Amino acid sequence: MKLSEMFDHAPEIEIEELSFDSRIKTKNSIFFCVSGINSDGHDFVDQAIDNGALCIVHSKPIENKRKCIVYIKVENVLATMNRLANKFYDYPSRKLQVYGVTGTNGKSTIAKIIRDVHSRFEPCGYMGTISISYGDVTLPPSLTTPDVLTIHSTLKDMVDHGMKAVAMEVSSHGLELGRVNTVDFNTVIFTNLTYDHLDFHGTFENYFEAKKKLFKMVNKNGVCILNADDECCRALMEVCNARVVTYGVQNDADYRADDIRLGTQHSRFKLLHQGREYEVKTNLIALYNIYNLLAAIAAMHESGLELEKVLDCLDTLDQVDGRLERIDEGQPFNVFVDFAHTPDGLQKVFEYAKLITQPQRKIIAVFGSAGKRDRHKRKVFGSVASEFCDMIILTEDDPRDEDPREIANEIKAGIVDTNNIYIENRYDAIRQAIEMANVDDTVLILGKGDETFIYRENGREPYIGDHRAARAIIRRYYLGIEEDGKDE
Ligand SMILES: CC(=O)N[C@H]1[C@@H](OP(=O)(O)OP(=O)(O)OC[C@H]2O[C@@H](n3ccc(=O)[nH]c3=O)[C@H](O)[C@@H]2O)O[C@H](CO)[C@@H](O)[C@@H]1O[C@H](C)C(=O)N[C@@H](C)C(=O)N[C@H](CCC(=O)O)C(=O)O
Ligand SMILES: Nc1ncnc2c1ncn2[C@@H]1O[C@H](COP(=O)(O)OP(=O)(O)OP(=O)(O)O)[C@@H](O)[C@H]1O
Repeated sequence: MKLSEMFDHAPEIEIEELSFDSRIKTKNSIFFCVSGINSDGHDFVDQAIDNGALCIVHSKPIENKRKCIVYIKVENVLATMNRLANKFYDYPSRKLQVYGVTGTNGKSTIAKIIRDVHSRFEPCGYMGTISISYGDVTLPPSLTTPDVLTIHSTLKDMVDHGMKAVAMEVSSHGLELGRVNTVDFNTVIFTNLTYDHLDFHGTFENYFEAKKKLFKMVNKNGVCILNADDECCRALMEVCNARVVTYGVQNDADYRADDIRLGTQHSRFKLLHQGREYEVKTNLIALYNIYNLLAAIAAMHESGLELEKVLDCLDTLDQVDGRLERIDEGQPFNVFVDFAHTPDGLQKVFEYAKLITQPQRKIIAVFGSAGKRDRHKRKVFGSVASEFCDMIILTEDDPRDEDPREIANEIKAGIVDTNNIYIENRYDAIRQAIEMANVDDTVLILGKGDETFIYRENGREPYIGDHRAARAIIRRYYLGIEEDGKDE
């Protein structure tokens, strides 16, 4: 695209790439000087030029301008980058049915359900914490909601690969840092709002304000899907310009689940919608997943998919990796790997464990809390866990450059009257939990889900993954199957 097509009075230079990171080599690019939290793109203009930039878009004065480089001063670099990324990639979100999912917990699960079911009607991509995937492309994610340029270029690639829809997770960081400002969302979904990310947002009010932005962005032709059982529902309704549709279990809602029956392999419920009753069977388990399912059903039906056909897909959903993933190697007790890493997430998983574990059997939990992230939730984790568990094994969970033992001590401060031990190595902690378990007990391995890395002092280090660790340990200790030591 010519620079003159992007800016009035700009020369007719051909622009091949857009960039906001001076460290990355580019060819004939525009470099956007974005001011960040730790540094300022304006300080890296020379490096950006050396790495291939032909045009610099800036808001602050630039000294020592070079000949042959076009400098364009704008009021707001981030807004300009959002506008141009959309244009450069030919408005990809306008060519897709775009679902945006936000809220504290459940984003990945809902987005994955939508991708899975919508794909059975027409090609649908996914962008979120677990991966970026479309067609036969699967890319590892770096962020839940990537940067502006990655979002638009990826959406374009999805269009080029024949996708007709995309399910995107939209984090509060993504909203606050303006990563999705020019994405055209058709259907936005709110899961719930509980304590999280206050290290970044400062207050719960700020956190909610960030979430609200997504609902303000959808125009009258779109639809906002809200959780009628969440306290924030009413306040969100007030900011929506688009049609509002609700889902829930306790309160009156457009899509309501009644007569819920939860098992260890399947759940069943009656879906009440517009005076009709539909019997639903699903391979998702736990009450919070009924909420996730209702949100996904409402979103897809309100976006034009036939309700009965959507419901027909729900008993064969793909397992969302590391989200209440049942580890079944034939052992005589329950083992689940889950990504719970907020107080509410933990509480919901423990409630489910309580429901499926006979009163005289034990609930054993293995978890830690991330280093260099919100410290306040550590003690709360301890108190929530001690309410439900018979044994707590504290371990590392992305300690970064904090001492994992210190983190464990902060969790321990919240534990009341529940046996607990600290085993730093996560694999050994899982082994201990599995060796300790007896018939019909429930072992919960929480916090890292399907992740196969741990952030330690020197950055991201490979890790076997809780699911693989649990399977390997069960096979070795209960079934006597050795696996070449690959698991260690
Ligand atoms: C708090 C946060 O989100 N920070 C993001 C932010 O970083 P920042 O503001 O510190 O950026 P910066 O380092 O100051 O750089 C400013 C600008 O200078 C540029 N720069 C910088 C250095 C240089 O040498 N050259 C250069 O050009 C940078 O490319 C950038 O354009 O902008 C960066 C570029 O897009 C992001 O990589 C970075 O995400 C960091 C890595 C991160 O960990 N973010 C997490 C907390 C996050 O976003 N998480 C959410 C939620 C997840 C959840 O729900 O759990 C997510 O969506 O993933
Ligand atoms: N609707 C829900 N309500 C409460 N907790 C939930 C809900 N859905 C999922 N969880 C819990 O949150 C964990 C993470 O789920 P999921 O990955 O779907 O959420 P998320 O919002 O995408 O989180 P993140 O952005 O941090 O990845 C699950 O493993 C489960 O413990």
